[in-house]
Amino acid sequence: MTAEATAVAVSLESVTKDYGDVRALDGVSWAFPRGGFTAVMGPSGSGKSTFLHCASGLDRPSAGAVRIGGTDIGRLSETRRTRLRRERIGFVFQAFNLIPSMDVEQNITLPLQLAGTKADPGRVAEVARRVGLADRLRHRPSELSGGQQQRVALARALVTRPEVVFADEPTGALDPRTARDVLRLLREAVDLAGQTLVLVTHDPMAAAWADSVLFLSRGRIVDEMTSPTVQGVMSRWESL
Ligand SMILES: Nc1ncnc2c1ncn2[C@@H]1O[C@H](COP(=O)(O)OP(=O)(O)OP(=O)(O)O)[C@@H](O)[C@H]1O
Repeated sequence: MTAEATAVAVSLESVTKDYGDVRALDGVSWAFPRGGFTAVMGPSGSGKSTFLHCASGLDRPSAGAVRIGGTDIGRLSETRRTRLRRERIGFVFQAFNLIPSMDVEQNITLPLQLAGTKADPGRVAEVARRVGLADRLRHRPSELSGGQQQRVALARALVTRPEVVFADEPTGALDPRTARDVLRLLREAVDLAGQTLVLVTHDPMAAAWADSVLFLSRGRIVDEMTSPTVQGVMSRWESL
């Protein structure tokens, strides 16, 4: 692998995604630096979710290439693409996607089970402690608050120490304090564990935790802001 490939966690090259005659992404190119925290913002319908789904290998672009850790995922079979996702990528979505019949510990360790790996009890305990759920491991999702459920989803995304974590509005449904806790944990995944984070958000406060913010409009990246501030992001957002 070249030095450039190892410094880049995920790259998109001229990625286009069409849904029928709707062009959701229009020739997007970007390289996400390894160990960086990037927020993606844009108006409703600008293509943020499509961008996240293509960059994470959940969906295939109509044209262009996506590389994760140097591997062109468009060239992988469905099975190998699924395996790469399980082994190297974590997902945190607003809708949590927790399994209602499983308790917190089972939900957290699900990615390990899917990958056929045994859960290291120490690691599970550490992740549960970090997200503040060490005393809730035997509870079902329905017995938890929305913020606690989101933290289970976060623990599940971090337990395998994935190289890249993709988060889609993970704080959208949370009160400001819980949202701050979740963002702090995501920031720590980058600063302490060197993971790469891509966060889609509408919230300038959330975006200000990132190293850089990408602004999408009509399926294109129209701007990047490094070292963002809440005020700076809000001003740029208003002019989109
Ligand atoms: N499965 C689909 N079938 C048809 N059109 C789609 C599909 N998914 C997305 N689109 C269209 O693609 C465009 C981009 O949608 P996308 O969901 O990526 O935007 P977004 O920026 O995430 O929006 P929001 O902030 O409202 O969630 C929109 O015009 C949307 O209607």
